[in-house]
Amino acid sequence: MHIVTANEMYEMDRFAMEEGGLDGRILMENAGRAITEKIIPLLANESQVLILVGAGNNGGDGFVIGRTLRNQGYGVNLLQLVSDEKVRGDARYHKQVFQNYGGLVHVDAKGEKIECFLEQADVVIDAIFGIGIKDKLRPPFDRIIPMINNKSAKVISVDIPSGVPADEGLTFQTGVEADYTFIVEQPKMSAFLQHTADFYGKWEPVSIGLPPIGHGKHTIRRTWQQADVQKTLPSRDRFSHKGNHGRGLVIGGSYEMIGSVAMSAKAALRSGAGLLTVATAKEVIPSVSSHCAEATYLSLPSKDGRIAGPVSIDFSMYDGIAIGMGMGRDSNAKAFTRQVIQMSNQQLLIDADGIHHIHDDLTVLEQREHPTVLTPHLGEMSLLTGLPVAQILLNPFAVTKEFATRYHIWY
Ligand SMILES: NC(=O)C1=CN([C@@H]2O[C@H](COP(=O)(O)OP(=O)(O)OC[C@H]3O[C@@H](n4cnc5c(N)ncnc54)[C@H](O)[C@@H]3O)[C@@H](O)[C@H]2O)[C@@H](O)CC1
Ligand SMILES: [K+]
Repeated sequence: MHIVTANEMYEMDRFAMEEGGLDGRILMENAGRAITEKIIPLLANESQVLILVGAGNNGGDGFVIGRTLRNQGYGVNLLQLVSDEKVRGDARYHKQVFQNYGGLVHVDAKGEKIECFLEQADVVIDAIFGIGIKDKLRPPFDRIIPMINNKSAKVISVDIPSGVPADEGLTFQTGVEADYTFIVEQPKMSAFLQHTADFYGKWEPVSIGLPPIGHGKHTIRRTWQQADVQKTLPSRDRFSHKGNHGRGLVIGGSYEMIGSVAMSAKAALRSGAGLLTVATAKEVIPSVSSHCAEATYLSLPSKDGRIAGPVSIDFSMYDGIAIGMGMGRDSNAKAFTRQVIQMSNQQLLIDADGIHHIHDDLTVLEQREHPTVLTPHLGEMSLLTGLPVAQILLNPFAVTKEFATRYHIWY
């Protein structure tokens, strides 16, 4: 799956229509039909369905859903929350087909009838706004959306919960709190943001016949799921041995903090490293080894149970290195960490205390010529960027991209 902005989604639509030659009305038909297929298993035979339709193409999807559900014998009420002349283009076409098939369109441009319709509904299909929402909600929608949220009916949103913007960086007034959202083609950024994700409820994308990502000027931002991880795991042939599957080095741990380095070592082995060495203070080795019998150990110069210096590791023995977990934040550990970052010519992951050791002088990152991965939590990202946590939460895609590009980090 990819993660798109509203503009990227519009560009995919435009490509399918203008360069692919697919009529927008067919895309709308496909969207409405695909979403109806997902809705039907959530309905009981006697469910009374209320479809709320707005002026744009999201409303157009609503008309297709209404017709398809009626065709299959479901009881459907359709409430159009804008006046007739506002329904235009492809949405108007599908409204006409809905009516030609015997569907009745109730018009409620002032939001005066909706309370009564909501009262009778078991299931509400939200096709009010899609990715075209802009600025502050105009009346009566600022009143209608909380009314939907106050009812106990099951709410299913089309593409995006109405009122919620697709993109990061935007605050908004209120949105439909959906139980389910069936997303057109690709999830939008807001499905992943802390302040918007909960509005979606459970979500799932549906395919409507757009070309695969990669055609035209499409985005490369994408999700990383279990199946993607599994694909990266190397296969083992019958005669392979530990020496054929990569040598990892985990550097971290201190007398007070052994858990994270032990878990990191186990994770490296679990994800396929053939040989793994944990480099840590000698006082820490007995505890870590009791959790991780498969690793070997390198005893580092230490002081008071913490890694000190100088660096005494032959990095050429390893393919990948992780540093920072549970190291502590004293000046010896800091000098040691910075040396490792400068001296190692391997792919390197920097975590936890390792991030604290570099945040005040990030030139060590710029100088590296080999892949570097950082795994900061929000507080650490704030430390690295100097931005408040709230600003990072509002714009996580932009902030991480900008930081990673500037300091040559993988993202
Ligand atoms: N070819 C396409 O572009 C397709 C689009 N599809 C659907 O179309 C949607 C996007 O359609 P549109 O671009 O028409 O946008 P929307 O359907 O999101 O609606 C835009 C409308 O909402 C109104 N509006 C915007 N902000 C408002 C505010 N703050 N207060 C009150 N009213 C406001 C505007 O009057 C505008 O008419 C997608 O989310 C998706 O559901 C699907 O039908 C598939 C094909
Ligand atoms: K919607």
